Amino acid sequence: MHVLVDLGHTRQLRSPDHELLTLARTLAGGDPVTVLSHEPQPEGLADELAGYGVAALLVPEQEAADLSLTDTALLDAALADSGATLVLGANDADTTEWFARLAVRHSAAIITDAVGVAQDRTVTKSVLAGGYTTTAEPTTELAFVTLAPNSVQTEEVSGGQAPQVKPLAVTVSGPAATVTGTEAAPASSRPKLTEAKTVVVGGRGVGEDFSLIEQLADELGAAVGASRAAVDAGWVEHAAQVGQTGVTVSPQLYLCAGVSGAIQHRAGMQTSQTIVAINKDENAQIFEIADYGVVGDLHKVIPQLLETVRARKG
Ligand SMILES: Cc1cc2nc3c(=O)[nH]c(=O)nc-3n(C[C@H](O)[C@H](O)[C@H](O)COP(=O)(O)OP(=O)(O)OC[C@H]3O[C@@H](n4cnc5c(N)ncnc54)[C@H](O)[C@@H]3O)c2cc1C
Repeated sequence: MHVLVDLGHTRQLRSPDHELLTLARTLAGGDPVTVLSHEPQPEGLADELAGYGVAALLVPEQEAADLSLTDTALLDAALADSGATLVLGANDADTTEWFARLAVRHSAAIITDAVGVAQDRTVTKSVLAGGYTTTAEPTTELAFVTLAPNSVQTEEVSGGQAPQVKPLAVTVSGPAATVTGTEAAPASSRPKLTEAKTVVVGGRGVGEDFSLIEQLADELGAAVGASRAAVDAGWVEHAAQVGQTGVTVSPQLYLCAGVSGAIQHRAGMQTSQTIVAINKDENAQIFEIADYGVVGDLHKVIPQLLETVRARKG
């Protein structure tokens, strides 16, 4: 099977990219894997791809001075160039939009938020707020699949050849808009909430001061999340909300404190691999799905946890 991996605007491989490449290599079964970068000069990326069985790294021939070169046009050109039948990408808003547009254009199947893809292109995904796991098989020759973070066990790659970098010439119809200025979003040293391997979440029980949650997250190299009650109270920004009307996370470790475990919250976290809950109410719903539970006041439990983590780290 010929697989095309769309890495979007990645300049340096991140954890979700390694997952996509590991999956692509497995599915390709020795056939060439093609990778598309939307960055014209992704320095060092070709070397990072060595070992993943990537035959070619496609890049735009030049940076567009305006918005005429759309990400969709670029991906369409990469599709034509590679002849891929399966296109894999990250399950983020941008990639999902590009894939959806091209799926319509090519009358192809699209499955988003997958947690696994088998050799016969059967895709596994969790639906209805994590209540069911389903499998779906594309019936079209071409299929687009976005992969949820933390779905694939990445493999260390060593050796192997860096792929050939191939500039893609894309014909565009003229500027749809012109960029008049750009401003980088403020960078955070914490991992991205949806991609983090460890997430520390605080609920209403934490109170206005979220510093304990933040300290614990920083000690564990984790992202900070929150329940809607904490977000609605204005203690945490909305981007941190986990749940039905927030983001869905599926980390290796989900640690929450002062969260009751309402169904709408669980919808966004119940596929986490290991769930640890701290709550002073032993009947809190969160304990129904927790792998480990601590019944106690979080303002006493978290400082002890911090002390232990710091002592272990030396
Ligand atoms: C349409 C809709 C969409 C929604 N979407 C979301 C969503 O996306 N995400 C979401 O989270 N919610 C969502 N909600 C809200 C949801 O129903 C709950 O109200 C919310 O999740 C409760 O947040 P909480 O667990 O922080 O607060 P609470 O339910 O008030 O729970 C607080 C918990 O903290 C414990 N506690 C208190 N003090 C301490 C202490 N000192 N130490 C330890 N434990 C303590 C309490 O025992 C309690 O269990 C949605 C609701 C609706 C109707």
